[in-house]
Amino acid sequence: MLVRFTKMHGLGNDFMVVDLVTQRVRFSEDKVKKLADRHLGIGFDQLLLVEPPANPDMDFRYRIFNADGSEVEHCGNGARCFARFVRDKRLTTKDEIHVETANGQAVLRIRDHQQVEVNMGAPELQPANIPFQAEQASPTYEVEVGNESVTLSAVSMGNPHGVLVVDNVDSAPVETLGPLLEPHSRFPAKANIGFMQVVSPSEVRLRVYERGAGETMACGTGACAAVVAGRLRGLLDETVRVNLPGGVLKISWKGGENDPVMMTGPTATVFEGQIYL
Ligand SMILES: N[C@H](CCC[C@H](N)C(=O)O)C(=O)O
Repeated sequence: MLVRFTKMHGLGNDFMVVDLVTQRVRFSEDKVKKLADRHLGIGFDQLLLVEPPANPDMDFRYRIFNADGSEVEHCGNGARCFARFVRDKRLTTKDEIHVETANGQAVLRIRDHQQVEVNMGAPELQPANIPFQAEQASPTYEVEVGNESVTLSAVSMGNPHGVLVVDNVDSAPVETLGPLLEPHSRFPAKANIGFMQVVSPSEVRLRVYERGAGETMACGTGACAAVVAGRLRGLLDETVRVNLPGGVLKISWKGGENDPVMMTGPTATVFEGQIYL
């Protein structure tokens, strides 16, 4: 079957986006892995599927698969591209788009200059709901990894994140600690691991070793989790400029447990394609 797709990215975090409103295609875990391969397939960090909503109050269902084939709960950079995609494909004419995800909802607002603002919902800090193994919620936790103990924050933005504060992201042990912490037993569903350098209370630098994809050029939920972690530690203001290898996101969080994290950033469409599946 010939399937239409669009290749997009959010700050270099790249996606294959497929309209399953006007097309009907099944993606097995193995098929996702093959399509994600940057030599044998199309190549992407995540596959994003646009589906009709199960809940009639929503505009779309938003499904996300990592390059390793695993289906996950959220993708922030993907949410911005999702909004741009459904508008460009005339699947909606709305400027405010409500989507349901695997375990939550997000509100996507089209701004000008290809900028999209996403209400990412409130962060989840209760260990059992992240999930993270700990007796009680805390701004930081000590985790034994390899032959050392690291201090990290544990936050869910729908998907699990561990966030470490480092002196300099350029020399941070992303390649060594990322692969050890992503599958760590303290994170029963694995985790995305962020390495954050605090430049000032309103600016950070961030690298993320993503669950199921490895280090990416940007991670939207990772940027949200990093700002939440920094605020819990008393290091950051309400609105923060997050500098990722692929570019800049603006993240805001008032700090209340029910306050949503707001993310604003760019989207880009690279090419349209068709592939036999
Ligand atoms: N690797 C993530 C999903 C993609 C998140 C990231 N690309 C973003 O922009 O939030 C996970 O397994 O939870």
